[in-house]
Amino acid sequence: MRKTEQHIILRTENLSIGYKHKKEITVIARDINLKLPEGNLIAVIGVNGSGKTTLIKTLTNNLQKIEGKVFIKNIDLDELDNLSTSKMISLVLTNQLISKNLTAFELIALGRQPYTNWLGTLTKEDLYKINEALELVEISALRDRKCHEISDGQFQKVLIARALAQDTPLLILDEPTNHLDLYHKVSILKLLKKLCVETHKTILFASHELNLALQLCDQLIIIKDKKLISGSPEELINGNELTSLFNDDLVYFNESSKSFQIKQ
Ligand SMILES: Nc1ncnc2c1ncn2[C@@H]1O[C@H](COP(=O)(O)OP(=O)(O)OP(=O)(O)O)[C@@H](O)[C@H]1O
Repeated sequence: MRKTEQHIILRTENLSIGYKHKKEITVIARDINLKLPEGNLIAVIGVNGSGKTTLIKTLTNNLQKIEGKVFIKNIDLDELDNLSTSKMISLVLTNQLISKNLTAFELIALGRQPYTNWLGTLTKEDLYKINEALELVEISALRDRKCHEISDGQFQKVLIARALAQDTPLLILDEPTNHLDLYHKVSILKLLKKLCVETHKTILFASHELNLALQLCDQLIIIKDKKLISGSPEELINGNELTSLFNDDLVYFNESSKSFQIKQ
């Protein structure tokens, strides 16, 4: 299918991201013109400190942009209040302080907050969405377990289920595979890919898992030297965009295996 305008879930126009302290402005990246199509799995990659978290915070309105525009489904993010934004974008932060004393079900139910009344009473629709999320992430068996009784990988799945219960067209995750072993990293990223295919949601995640992202993602966004470059893995490989990601004294991009390798 052609990626026409109506299938773009999020786009930015000449966006600059960074930090304002009093009158001092630190620009982390500028001239950002992104288009995130429906149903795509997209990784944001870049070396430590390049600006992945800054981008995620800006796109989710948790950090004020320096310049430019962000549109969600063609609506200017500046025109959306917090409640409307939370019906459009769900955010999963790995290091967020969340009470692990909650059961998996209770934590996932928090994803329904934009829809419930102030008492948090769950309607039939809320219960349906929570159970659907448990099933999609394949953690129905963990439903009544306390979050402090489950593994890091299982907890990550609970956080993803909470984001699914929030019922938004766009999910954004900051380093969802942190602290997981290789098998569980692959398991989480394959789960994200499955969710894109089965639910047509767009999922954007920041990651250091370059070799996995190259194998699984529809698009990569590279942050380098205050600029963003995006494209499919093939487009970026063919355009030689990956070869200069790191200083080449330790790691290099091997064109034939299409992966990063240690320099011997
Ligand atoms: N609150 C802040 N005020 C000023 N500068 C900040 C602030 N938070 C982060 N920075 C700076 O912004 C830059 C980008 O940081 P960011 O956390 O977005 O990078 P990152 O790519 O997510 O890094 P990592 O891979 O290490 O998580 C860094 O130079 C960082 O020091």
